Parts: sequence; C-alpha cells; structure tokens
Amino acid sequence: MGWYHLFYQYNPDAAVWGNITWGHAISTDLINWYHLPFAMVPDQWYDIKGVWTGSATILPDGQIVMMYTGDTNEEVQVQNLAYPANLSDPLLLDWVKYSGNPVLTPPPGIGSKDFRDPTTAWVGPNGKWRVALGTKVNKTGITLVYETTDFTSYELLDEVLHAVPGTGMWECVDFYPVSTTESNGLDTSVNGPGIKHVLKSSLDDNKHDYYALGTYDPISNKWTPDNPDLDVGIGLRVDYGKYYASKSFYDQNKQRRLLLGWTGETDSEAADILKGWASLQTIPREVVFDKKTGKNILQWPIKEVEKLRSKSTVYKKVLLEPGSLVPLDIGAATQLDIIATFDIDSTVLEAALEADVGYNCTTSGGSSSRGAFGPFGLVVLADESRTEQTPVYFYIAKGTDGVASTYFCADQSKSSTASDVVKLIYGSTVPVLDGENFSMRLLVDHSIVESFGQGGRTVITSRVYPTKAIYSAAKVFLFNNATGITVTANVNAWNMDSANIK
Ligand SMILES: OC[C@H]1O[C@@](CO)(OC[C@@]2(O[C@H]3O[C@H](CO)[C@@H](O)[C@H](O)[C@H]3O)O[C@H](CO)[C@@H](O)[C@@H]2O)[C@@H](O)[C@@H]1O
Repeated sequence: MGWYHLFYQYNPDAAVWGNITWGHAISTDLINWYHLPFAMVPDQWYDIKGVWTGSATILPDGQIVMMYTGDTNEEVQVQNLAYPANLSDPLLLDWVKYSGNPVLTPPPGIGSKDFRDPTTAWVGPNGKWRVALGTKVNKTGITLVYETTDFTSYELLDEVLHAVPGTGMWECVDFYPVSTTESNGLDTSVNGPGIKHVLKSSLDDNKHDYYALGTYDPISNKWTPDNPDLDVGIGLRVDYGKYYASKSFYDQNKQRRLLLGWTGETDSEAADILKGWASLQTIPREVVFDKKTGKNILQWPIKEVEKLRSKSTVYKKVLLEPGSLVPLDIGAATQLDIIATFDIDSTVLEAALEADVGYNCTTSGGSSSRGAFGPFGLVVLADESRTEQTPVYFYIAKGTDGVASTYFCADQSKSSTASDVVKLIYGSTVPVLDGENFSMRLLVDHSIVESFGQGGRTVITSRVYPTKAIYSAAKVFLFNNATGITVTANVNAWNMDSANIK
C-alpha cells in the first residue's frame, strides 16, 4: 500500500544497547521517514530479555509473517512469530505475537546463546518454505536451514547451508539471489540459470559484515562459494568502514534488491549518553551483481537520495600535479553528494617496475604518506587549515609480478581534534578494469561519510566527529599526493537538502 516499513533494534531507555525493543518507521521513498509507535516490546517470557533481530516474509496471499529472535527469561535464544493485527492498515501499527511462541528452540549441539536472526523465507523445490539462521559450533560459523509449510512447525534440514571454520558466531545472516545477466533485483525464492546467490554474515567476533558469491543447490540445500579463498568471513566485506548487521530485502514494486545497514558510533559511550542517542541507518543501497568483474556485488545509493540534491557545482579537467591540493568552492560542505573521476597517464604506470609492494590502507601512513601512484582523491569535512580532514582516495601499488592493484581508502586519522574518537584508516582493494578511470561517489552528512569506489565495488562508511570543520567552515579539496603521476579530475558536487524525519 505504498509504504516501506523499517523495524529496528532500539533501546527506549538509553543510548546504549539493552532492553531491546522493535522501533518502527515508515517511508514512501526510503529517505524521508515517519517514526511510529514501537512495533514490539519485550513483554513475554520468550522475549523478555529482548525482541531481537528478525525478518519479514510476505506470503503469496499477502499475509505477512514476522519471525524474530527472542531472548527468554533464562537468556535462551528462541525464534518467535508475530503478525500484523490488521493487514488492511497501511501503517501496520499493531503487531500480535503468536500464542504458540516460541516456534523454535536451539537444537541439540547448538548453544542456547548461539541461535539467532532468522532470514526472510524462500521456497524450496518441494514447495516448502525455508528459513536460515546463524549459529556457531566451537569456532565454526554456520548457517542452519529449517523447512516449514505453516511457519508454526519446523524441520531442521540435515545439511547446513554453509559453514566456515574460524569465523565464530554468524549474526544477521542474509541470503539472496542476484542475476548475472539482468540489472533488476530478484525475489528471495528465485533460482535457476543465470543466478548466483549472495551469502552474507555479520561476524560477532570482529563486528564486520562479510559476503561471498556462490551457487545454491536447492536439492542438497548447499551453497558453494565461487572462490573458497574468498569464503564468507575470510574474503570480501560488504563495507570496509563502520557498518554492521545489514539486511537486504526485495522491493517488488521497483524490482530491486535493497540493503539497509547499521553504523554505530566511533566516539565514546560517554559521549553517546551525553548526546542522548547513538547509531545511524546508512542511506539504503541497491545491490546488483557486477557483470564486468563477475566477482563482487555493486552497492549504490538508491536513486531517491538524488531528490535531496540542490545546487550543483561542476569542475572539469582539473589538473592535479604531484603534491597538489585544490580547494573546491561549493559553499557549506556538510551535506553533499559528490561524484569524482580521476584519469592518469597509464603509460607511466605500465613503465614502472614495482611500487609500494604489500600496501595496506589501514597500516599505511594515510593520505599524507606519499607513493609513486597515490594517494589521490577528495578531502571532505576539512577546515580551512586542514587541522581536521577526512580524505578518501585511491592508491595504486604495483607488485613484483608487475601487476598493479588499486586501493580505495578513507583516512580518519585527522578527522577530529577530539581525543575520545577512534581514528582508523579504512579500506581495501578495488577492481579497476582496463580502460576504466578511477571513480568515487561520496555522501557526506555531518558525522558520516559513505564512500563508493568504482561504482560501488568497494564501499567504506566512516563516522567522523569534526569540531572545527562544521557547518559553513566545512570545505572540500581535491588532492594528489602521488610523487610520480599527474591526475586529471572531473567533479560534480551537489549540496544536499535535509531529509524530513517526523
Ligand atoms: O540486539 C540483538 C541483535 O543484535 C545482534 C546483531 O547486532 O546482536 C548484537 C549483540 O550485541 C549486543 O549486545 C552486547 C552486550 O551483550 C553489546 O556489547 C553490543 O554492543 C550489542 O550490539 O547482542 C548479543 C547479545 O548480547 C551479542 O551476542 C551480540 O553481539 C543480533 O545478533 C541480535 O539479534
């Protein structure tokens, strides 16, 4: 009926985790939101210690089944059901917990605190619904699958969907198909030729979201990664910054798969308590398979965010000599959408024998550390003298084998003069194919910078806490700190209006 519903983990009592309740917000465009009364509170023995993560499944007859983890009075993780009290209410204000809860308790061999976060259900080859859950046995992260016809009684399938030793507890598992040939998203039950499946897990041990592409055989209920060296939890990350417990859903009206993610704070808990809130939802992202590389997903801010764009400033062919810094005059630079491309003379790169072998964003000296072919990119949330700044950049390294690798990094080391803030340098490699220039898109919004490298092949979410580079004092620069290449930049920057949150 035209509304997107977001249900989220919320503590009504404090800006720290606890008393977990289901917050509820609605939107027609996923950008402007209305907060509604809580959908569910911890008030039953089977969820009194918390109404934890769950997922909705919309059945063919329009019924909505909500399955969620409850933390019981004895701190056992169980799975429960809830339904909208009135399906014809477009706001879905009231939720009824199923009288037969819990519908699932930890099976033999699974710890009572290691059994949570049911996925949206999909239909198996026998017509039965399948639901996946995260768990661990010893240090092996595992996805279990249950089958059901009515969502009230379940059978655990013998085969686990997937398991990866050493990855620990898998939280908020997400499992969905992507088309390798079409650009539209797919409903969760779709499978067949031209389809790969993404398996995503949030690793409790290091609080990062990992994914891998693979093939799902519904007969054996086995998912096999395309590249076992890049398996779930040991390979690609959904986001290389502060980003966790993301979940996707299929937007049937616009035939796209959308991803919502949680970004916590990287300042102190005391600061969160003082300001009275903590954590953000990132701008929703559309997810597709990267047909060019065939090896990763692409994440891109939903089209609707562009409605917030106001004044546009364009810079064409800005020449960035080695060591240069160019201010961009775009007014108050705290709410921005910036797209920038960078061209280099590739013959210089080809002629080089090796450069920065073993480069790593996190252990590098950041944006001020100069190499032959990087860093170059944008500096955002900077004050005039750049005592505070958040650079986002590319860095090209060349191995002894002559192969060049490009890194996409975000450097928070000088993002704030405040002392109680984590200031890491985030990032990873990003595939840049022959003939492509280097491209990035940044969404800047006061204390968050969402950076999308090469069309969303590598994504980094940064939380930053500038004290000087705020409001009209916030500036943007182009920079090239490489010693061996001149870079030509093209930029389109939009100042962004605020979203309406009511
Ligand atoms: O709210 C519970 C749901 O959230 C998830 C995924 O984020 O689990 C989070 C988790 O950690 C929270 O509790 C910790 C204190 O016990 C706290 O330190 C942390 O900051 C919180 O996010 O909740 C469980 C239980 O505490 C813990 O094992 C997780 O890491 C999801 O799995 C839950 O459904």
